[in-house]
Amino acid sequence: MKIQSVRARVFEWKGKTVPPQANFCSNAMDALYDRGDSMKTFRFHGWTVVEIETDDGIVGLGNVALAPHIAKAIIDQYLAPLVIGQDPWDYEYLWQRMYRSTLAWGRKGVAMAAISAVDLAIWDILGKSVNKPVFKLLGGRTKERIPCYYSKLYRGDLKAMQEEAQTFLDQGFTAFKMRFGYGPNHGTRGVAENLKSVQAVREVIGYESDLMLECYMGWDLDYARRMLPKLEKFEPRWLEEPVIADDVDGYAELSRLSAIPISGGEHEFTLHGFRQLLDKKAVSVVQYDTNRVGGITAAHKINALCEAHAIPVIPHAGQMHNYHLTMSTLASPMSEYFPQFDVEVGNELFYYIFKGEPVAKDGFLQLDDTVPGLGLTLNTEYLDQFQISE
Ligand SMILES: O=C(O)[C@H](O)[C@H](O)[C@@H](O)CO
Ligand SMILES: [Mg+2]
Repeated sequence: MKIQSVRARVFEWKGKTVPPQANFCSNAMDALYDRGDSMKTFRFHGWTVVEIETDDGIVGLGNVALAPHIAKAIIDQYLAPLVIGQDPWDYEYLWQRMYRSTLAWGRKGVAMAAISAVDLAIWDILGKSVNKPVFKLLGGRTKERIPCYYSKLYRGDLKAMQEEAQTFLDQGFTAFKMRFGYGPNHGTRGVAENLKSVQAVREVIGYESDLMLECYMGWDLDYARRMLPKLEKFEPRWLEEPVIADDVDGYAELSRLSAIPISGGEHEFTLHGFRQLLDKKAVSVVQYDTNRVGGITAAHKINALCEAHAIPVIPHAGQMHNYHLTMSTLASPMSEYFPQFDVEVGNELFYYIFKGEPVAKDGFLQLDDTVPGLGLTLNTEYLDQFQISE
């Protein structure tokens, strides 16, 4: 079997979107005085879809959400020529070819995201060629069902957050991730607002449910040092991305400082990036995203590294490419899960582009042992609401 063609298209959502709200989610842009709509650069309303076809007609689907037009250019100009004519079963060699040939400017960020998309499509082909789901090629079914946590609860009106939490508590979720809206630039009022929102959600879900707290790189080491003691009474399962991804030493200090587990990884890339995080004991939960980190070839290695370090892997964002990694290792106890909503931040956009995503039931997800590959097809229902560029 040989790779015959690589097609990368950018799907840009032109349909209805939830309008931006102030203090929706603390983020790295909050540090700037002219931040404006600070979440703007963190809304993923475009997605690159990669279709790789083999000489015997198998088509593999990959995807990347970071900088979709740039990712497409990298795939078209640099990666496609490296894999066309090659055997997809040589996936490790092909990964090294893509990684090493772009090392001068790649290694992290959109280059690795582009490599991830090609790698996902390759693994989709592998599964389809032997009529097995990808998780069966990685270690098989390690769970009867995948526990998942409800992820949304962006900062807004507290009553609305409580109603949202109640709705999904009633649907059987026993773990919830919420977002802070405030950080170092919002002063003592922001601290009070942050604590009020955690209190409000805890009042609804109680203490028999897990609560995860998302900072999305919107705090800094000093602010996190001050917030951690105030958060301990809420018994969070983890505090996520309190500092920017490059502040690995900051992560490590916070991990030493507090009993609250510190999580991160959705903005880290390759096995090498995670080796550094784990060697420095920077995080207690690893959250790579398989469509960023280097694809399934890289994520599978990171799962093994995390198993060796006894650090749980709970990949970012849910989505099928991550569910296969969670299903295939005991090192990954659960998945993140965004239900399908109107398009807001963009994690939900995945449902509008692809079909095949499992819907959570009673806080669990299920994968089908009989569906080959990643289990995704293109969703044709919303095509008229996308501008698609070849
Ligand atoms: O952990 C997450 O789900 C991500 O950080 C979100 O995608 C981002 O939108 C911030 O909530
Ligand atoms: Mg996050």
